[in-house]
Amino acid sequence: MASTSTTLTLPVLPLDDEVVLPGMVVPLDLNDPDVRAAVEAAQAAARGLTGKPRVLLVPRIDGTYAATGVLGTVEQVGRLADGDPGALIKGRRRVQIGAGTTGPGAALWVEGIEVDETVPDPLPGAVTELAKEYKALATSWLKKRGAWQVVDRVQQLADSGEISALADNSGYSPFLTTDQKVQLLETADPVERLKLAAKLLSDHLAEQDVAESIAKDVQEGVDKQQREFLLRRQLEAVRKELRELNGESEGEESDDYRARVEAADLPEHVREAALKEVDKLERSSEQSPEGSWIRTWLDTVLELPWNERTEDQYDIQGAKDVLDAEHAGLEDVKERITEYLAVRKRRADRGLGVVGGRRGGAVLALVGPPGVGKTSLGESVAHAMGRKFVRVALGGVRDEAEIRGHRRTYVGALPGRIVRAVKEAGSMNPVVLLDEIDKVGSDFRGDPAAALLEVLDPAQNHTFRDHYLEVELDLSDVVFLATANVLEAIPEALLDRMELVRLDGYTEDEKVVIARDHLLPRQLERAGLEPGEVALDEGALRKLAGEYTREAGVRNLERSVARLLRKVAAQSELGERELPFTVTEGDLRGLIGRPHHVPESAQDPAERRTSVPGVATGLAVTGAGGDVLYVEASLADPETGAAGLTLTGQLGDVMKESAQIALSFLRSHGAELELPVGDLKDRGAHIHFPAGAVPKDGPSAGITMTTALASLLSGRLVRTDVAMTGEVSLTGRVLPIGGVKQKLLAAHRAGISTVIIPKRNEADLDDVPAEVLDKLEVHPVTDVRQVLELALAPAEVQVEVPVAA
Ligand SMILES: Nc1ncnc2c1ncn2[C@@H]1O[C@H](COP(=O)(O)OP(=O)(O)OP(=O)(O)O)[C@@H](O)[C@H]1O
Repeated sequence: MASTSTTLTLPVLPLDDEVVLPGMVVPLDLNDPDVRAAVEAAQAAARGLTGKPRVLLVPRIDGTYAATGVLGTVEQVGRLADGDPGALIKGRRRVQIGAGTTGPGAALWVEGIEVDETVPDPLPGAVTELAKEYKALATSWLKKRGAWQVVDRVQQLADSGEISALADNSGYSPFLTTDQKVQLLETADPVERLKLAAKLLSDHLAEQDVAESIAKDVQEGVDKQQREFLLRRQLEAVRKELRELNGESEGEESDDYRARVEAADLPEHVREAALKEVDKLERSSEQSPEGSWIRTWLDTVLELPWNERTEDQYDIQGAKDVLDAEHAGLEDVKERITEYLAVRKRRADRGLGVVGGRRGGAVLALVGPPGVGKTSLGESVAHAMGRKFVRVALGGVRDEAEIRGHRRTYVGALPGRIVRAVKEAGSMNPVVLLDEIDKVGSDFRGDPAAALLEVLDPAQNHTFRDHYLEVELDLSDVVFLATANVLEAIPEALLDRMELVRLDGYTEDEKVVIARDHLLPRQLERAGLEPGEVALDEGALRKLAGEYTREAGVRNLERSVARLLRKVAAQSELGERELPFTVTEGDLRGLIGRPHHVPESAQDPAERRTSVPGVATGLAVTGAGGDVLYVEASLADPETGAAGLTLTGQLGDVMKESAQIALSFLRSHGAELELPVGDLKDRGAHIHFPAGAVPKDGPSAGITMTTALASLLSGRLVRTDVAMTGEVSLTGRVLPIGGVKQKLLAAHRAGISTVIIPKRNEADLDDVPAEVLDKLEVHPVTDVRQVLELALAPAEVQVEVPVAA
């Protein structure tokens, strides 16, 4: 153990913000007056003595001297690398600084005591371990920096157990702060000092690890971005080449969706959604299916008229004039539409918005048979309001996605029909006609009616969400109209939202006017004829409506007119006909052949369907409007035929029950009616409704079936000119039915002169056009006995009862 009491007197060499530890060799600049003074003083003191001049190296941090210094020997004086005069000084041992004293030269002299730095011998195991650990840390760090010489020295010191020198060697570490170096200097105990050095080094290494991994991540990120950027540039170049190869000019159907989205006038929520998709698109590859979905989606979004709306330009008188100009007749219907428009307009003018909240009334539904002008009335409403018109055909729609769109993940996904309609209209406030709303069905693919309900509901439709579009669409400014053939087939919930307007069909007189004023001018133009070049006189029009067609509407009438005009146009081209030409009743047969619908009463009596007992004429309402239908009854052969009741002609349950009732009534009341009902007991009855392909239902054929059976049993014919409608009860009462107007129009069309209806339907006669009532003898009845009295021909024309095979 060395003594610690050696007192030294040395010139101070201040190190400004620097620390030299024992073992380090440092070059110092002699131009620095402090350095020069200290070195010169040391030299002066050493003169005449053996040994190198000695100085005390003391760190001066921010002007304050440290408490410990290092005894340094001046190894050499000469020129430094930069040519300045300098001295090489080597640190030797720690010295505890004591009091100031005097000595030669300008230097500051102090007394100091050498610090005891002895290490235990032999080293305790823990210290050896510490040395090893330090060696490992230092080696890994030094190797990373390529400081091989230092590595050697560290290993040598560690292996030889010189832990004091080992710890001081860390004074070279560039990562240590001056404070940390001072700490090392002032830690006299070598073991503690080595611990400190090891800690500082491992902290530094850990810090460096983190820094490195961050740097690596950053670098990788930069690399990826650069790569992506480069690849994109290449891709663009390739695309451009391809476009040029294909002869497309640049910018044509520009692929730059970002620019298109930014330039488009989109509502904020749509723009955001669109830009998100653009981001995705830019990240996806050209060929990926996702890319093409996104492009289709973006095209759809960009094509929608987000901020387009037409200005409503109508006053009620003007609207009424438009409706009148485009449709003949239909006074009550046009009146209803005018009222609807008036209410809408008043509400709009007062800023109340659409007829909101109130159930029903929001949507006008036009209900009636085909060809009565429902669709074209819808179009007129759009004209009258000055709005765009689109028709959405709902016939046969069973999939909810048809209305609301397919989700985009679905292959070949499309927006629903509502979105497509708005797109087609090119404005956010068109008139949308939901055509054939009674023909939407529902199955496992969801319920389109439920989706429609949402579309029509003013409380919900300002935020309509199409599955494909995914962004909200405001439908609250759209005027929805609906059409249907059969009221009963409209889903209940939808019906609840609608204000019904019925169109029951036209009388012959009305058809004549429509044909003359609307159908003929339009068809003349289609046939390339000048107005007035071909005319149809009233007789011809009447015959066309009455005998060539038999329908509630005017669709076939329009076709017949078209056919006629084509014939005349062809004849005139062939030089066979001089124009102008007026077609008369007599010309029809030569031009378009024989009529198909000669009234029953105009047929040869033997040809009539009612020329045998057991056939009665009924009146019904079908999807095509009112119609006459014939009910046939026969008795089965007692030998071979089955007993009971056989029904054919696609009858619904209600109708079957009605047949049972007719039969039961006759069985129990036959005797009092003087009918040979005995036959009914042992022979089966068969009732058939011709036109078997058309499903039929409803109770209103009750009295017709009863009449047919009664005719069969009695052998009395049913009068050809009589048609009937009415439900029958078990006691023979005649109960009311629906569709009186349509049925009477049909009877009139078919040339019937006498109609039997239930007494309780008498009020419905008010709806029937006077010209039809004038031509018909209508008998309101309460009891089926009255029906039989009116309908059955006198007994003298009795014939033999036919027997079904
Ligand atoms: N009152 C009318 N005045 C003038 N033209 C009419 C009138 N009623 C119908 N038409 C014409 O008859 C044709 C058939 O009408 P439209 O197609 O509107 O019938 P619809 O009732 O909608 O039939 P569907 O139920 O089959 O769709 C149209 O060309 C229409 O312009």
